[in-house]
Amino acid sequence: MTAVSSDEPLVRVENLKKYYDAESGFFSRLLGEERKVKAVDGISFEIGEGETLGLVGESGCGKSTTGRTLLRLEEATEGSVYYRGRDITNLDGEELRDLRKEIQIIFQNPQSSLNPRLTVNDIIGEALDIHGMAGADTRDERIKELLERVGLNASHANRYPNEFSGGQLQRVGIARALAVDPDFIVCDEPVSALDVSVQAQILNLLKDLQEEFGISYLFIAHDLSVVEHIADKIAVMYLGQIAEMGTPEELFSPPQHPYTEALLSAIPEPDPGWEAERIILEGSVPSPIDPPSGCKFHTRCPRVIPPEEFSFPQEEWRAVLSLTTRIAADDLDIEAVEAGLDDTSVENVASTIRGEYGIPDRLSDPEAEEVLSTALRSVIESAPDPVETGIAERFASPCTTTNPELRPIERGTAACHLFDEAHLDAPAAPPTVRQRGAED
Ligand SMILES: Nc1ncnc2c1ncn2[C@@H]1O[C@H](COP(=O)(O)OP(=O)(O)OP(=O)(O)O)[C@@H](O)[C@H]1O
Repeated sequence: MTAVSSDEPLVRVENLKKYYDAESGFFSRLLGEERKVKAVDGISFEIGEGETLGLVGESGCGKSTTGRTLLRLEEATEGSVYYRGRDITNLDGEELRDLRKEIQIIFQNPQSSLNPRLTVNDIIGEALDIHGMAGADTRDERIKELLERVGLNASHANRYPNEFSGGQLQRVGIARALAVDPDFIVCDEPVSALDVSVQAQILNLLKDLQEEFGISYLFIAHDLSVVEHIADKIAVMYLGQIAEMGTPEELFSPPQHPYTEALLSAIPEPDPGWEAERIILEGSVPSPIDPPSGCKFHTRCPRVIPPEEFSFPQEEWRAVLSLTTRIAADDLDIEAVEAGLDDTSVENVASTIRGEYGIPDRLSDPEAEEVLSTALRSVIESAPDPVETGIAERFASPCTTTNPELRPIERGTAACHLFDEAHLDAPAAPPTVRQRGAED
């Protein structure tokens, strides 16, 4: 193993992108359009020796793709991954094989990642053989040692995967990864499929192994509560980008980025006396094929910044923006609304739509009301033709127009316009959101 120079982290990822070809429909093929799934869209981070970076976010935000691209199981579309200071994105042949000895992966479902036809002896032995890590005389001894190190019995070597419980099988997966003496392991949701009591045991095992062997982890999880006790640093991902990154303390006490805040509020509080308000994010995660303009989180953000020109109470603005987005995308199905109504007058259709979005009959700002009602009227009267209402331009805010960069804030780093100088007085975190760390 080569030593890393003191100022170079073990792993350094720079502006990494991984785009997949999207399945294209007939019309896009006809028009020669190439649609891409932007699974990872320009992320950068570092992991030091013996350190754990937790990577969290909802399903589909690009966590596994990040892990797989780091391991070179996927080819990066753009950007670089430096391992011990060396760009590994273009390695091949012998060099790539050597790299695979240093970087390993543990999967969420050992049931599907371990060959059911091989005994544990063969599964771990295979890893040793590929990298020439043990001779015929030491092979069995090494396998026995590895099994015991991960808390299994040496006699388990002759069993098949279906003879183990989920937790035991994950231990086999860990033993296999450990067999080649790796310096870096990508743990891709290693405890998500396990019972809570078993989860803690596996997390403790991973921590112990890290202490003993100085291994670095990229620890992927969809649940913040899983990483908060194992990670030195946490990166919160949303739609292929990093929304916030910092130590658990920087991220949690109190939460800063509105997305982290929402994720954190979703963690069940063990103390029944604690009354934290759960932040429900509107709608589902948008498609990575056609992500929102500006900040990718703006379509669901509870603290999205209102346009300067108007005076909006936060809740009103959130509701108006959701409707604005639909109108601007020409995605409001007026016919469907009318089909459910006896009175299909413009006023009644408009009022029904406003009701569905939780928008009051009149906005507090008369000028904003004028913009909204004019746009709504125009959409309703000319439906189903696409209508250019100009509403998106009138209600533009930094969140809808500019993708924020991940940059240092008071604690850690965040990609959010709330931390721009001009918006520091925007609505703060609801006081009901707990300050993790302070009580823990
Ligand atoms: N081979 C592929 N071809 C096309 N799209 C893909 C491919 N692999 C992943 N994607 C898409 O890329 C996006 C990111 O997927 P990824 O599996 O990395 O997310 P994730 O955060 O790990 O989610 P999960 O927790 O559900 O695994 C998703 O929209 C997914 O559908």
